[in-house]
Amino acid sequence: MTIVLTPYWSNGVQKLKMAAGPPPKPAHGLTPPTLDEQVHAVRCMKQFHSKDKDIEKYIYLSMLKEQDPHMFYRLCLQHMSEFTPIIYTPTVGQACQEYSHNYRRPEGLFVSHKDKGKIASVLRSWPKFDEARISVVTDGSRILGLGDLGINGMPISIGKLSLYIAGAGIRPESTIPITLDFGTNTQKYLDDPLYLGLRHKRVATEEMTEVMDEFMYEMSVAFPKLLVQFEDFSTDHAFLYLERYRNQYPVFNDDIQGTGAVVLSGFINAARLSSAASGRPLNTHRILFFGAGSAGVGVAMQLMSFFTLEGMSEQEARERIWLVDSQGLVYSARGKLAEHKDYFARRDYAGPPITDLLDILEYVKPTALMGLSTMSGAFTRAAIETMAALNPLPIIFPLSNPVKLSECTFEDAVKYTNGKVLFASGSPFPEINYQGRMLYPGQGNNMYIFPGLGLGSILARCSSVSDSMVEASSLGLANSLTQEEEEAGLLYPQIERIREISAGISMQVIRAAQAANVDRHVELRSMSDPELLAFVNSKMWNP
Ligand SMILES: NC(=O)C1=CN([C@@H]2O[C@H](COP(=O)(O)OP(=O)(O)OC[C@H]3O[C@@H](n4cnc5c(N)ncnc54)[C@H](OP(=O)(O)O)[C@@H]3O)[C@@H](O)[C@H]2O)C=CC1
Ligand SMILES: CC(=O)C(=O)O
Ligand SMILES: [Mg+2]
Repeated sequence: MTIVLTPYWSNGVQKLKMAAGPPPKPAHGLTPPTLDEQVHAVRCMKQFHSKDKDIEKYIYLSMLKEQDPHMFYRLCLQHMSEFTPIIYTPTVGQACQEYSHNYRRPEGLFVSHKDKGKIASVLRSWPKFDEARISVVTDGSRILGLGDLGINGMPISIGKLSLYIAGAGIRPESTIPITLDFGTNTQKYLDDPLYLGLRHKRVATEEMTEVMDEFMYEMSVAFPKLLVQFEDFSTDHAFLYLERYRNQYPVFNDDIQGTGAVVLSGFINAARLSSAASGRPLNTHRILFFGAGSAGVGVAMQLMSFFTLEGMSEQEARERIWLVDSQGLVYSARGKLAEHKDYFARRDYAGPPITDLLDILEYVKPTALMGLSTMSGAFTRAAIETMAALNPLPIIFPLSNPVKLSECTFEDAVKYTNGKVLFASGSPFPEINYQGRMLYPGQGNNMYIFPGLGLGSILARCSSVSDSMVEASSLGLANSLTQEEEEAGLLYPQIERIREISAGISMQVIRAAQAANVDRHVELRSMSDPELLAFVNSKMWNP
């Protein structure tokens, strides 16, 4: 079907095609006589491969998705590891940076602080509002590690929702990408005549919060079955709005909770391998977070909660964790700290600030080093070698996105640890043949979590997203490795299995929602696990 959307900043009327229902059969004569779907798939891949630059591939796939969503998602599922670096990180980062220049048509909703008092009517512009089940909402203030991109953040919402559709079979017409426009503090965009957003600095938190309150309330009225995923809000607002709304509406923050869940899962599998080599029990791990923003602290909280599940006291669990920010090691004697860092600030150190990563490594002696700092190349050869000297199998996860901001490359991590590293990065790296042995990097990216967490939350019709549901998604992922994947030393399953993985995660999430009493689809309670899994699979949309 064809629907009409008018973006709030424009007087023009644009058309947006939705991927509703089965593809319409074109009337006889409107397609070439021998257009065969299988052959057309080959043709589409040929056109895709003919593009030299990744951004051109991104644009090609965006157009394919608009014109022929069934073909787009079919190819997406068949070529998941080839498509994800294009429709998602790293290329989606460039697509965001260039959004105002490459813009062709509206694909989501824009809500600005100027809509205050009339947000309800803006939301009603969405054509299929009775279908809405999941929205990825960003304010563009911290897109990947690329900083404040303002309204240019829209492609991250679109990209994540494409992965919901491909990865968990969420129906395309039930997804709503939303970008909130509160201005931008990036002067380059304010000076750019093509910039599509409001041309002023970001409004103060107080004003933003008033708009957020109205927005969240009106979302729940307009779309009563909607789950909201907050994405790429700057760290202060990420924590503020998660806490403010999490008990009121079904909402989660992907950067705090999704990242926490995916990294915990990779850590569990890495710790298992490292224990097999060193005999080291879980409660002796020492985890150093290089970067203490929403992602770093989100992962630290998830690990904490897992350690307590494994029998450690809260104090013991907290002592396993060290944070580093732009001022060095985070410790309470350093002075006033941002609220989200304070809980993990070390109380056992009161000396002068330790700012150099090598000095911090010598002091902490970590078994695991997590990078969530946006500091490209921060894990130097010396830092990686120190990790290798400290551990038989060092756990090194450079998780910053996109790939150009990764704290180290897979190649360097392999080379400087003599192939011993247990590795996961936020963006994909190619596998390596190291001394005749194929080594595979893990991709510790929340894309493994949010499709299944989202689908489970939607099917359970949960009233809120509990910590236990997030935890369940993490454990579901950790336990999803096949024997073959385990034998190959993988920390995460192959992304080609995403549908199967998401189904398993969804089932665990539904069970956790039931245990937490936040499920409203209570009929699912009486199903056995095989019945529930079959139900989840039956609800997945297939291209
Ligand atoms: N793999 C995945 O699935 C995910 C990856 N990420 C990635 O994580 C990164 C961080 O995101 P987020 O936490 O929201 O961002 P923030 O900007 O809030 O956090 C960055 C952190 O790094 C610290 N930092 C900056 N410079 C240095 C430095 N020179 N040395 C040490 N620490 C430094 C900052 O310190 P200070 O607090 O002092 O400013 C801050 O604590 C991004 O690149 C993002 O793409 C995010 C979510 C998911
Ligand atoms: C992956 C992701 O959510 C991020 O880098 O922000
Ligand atoms: Mg994010």
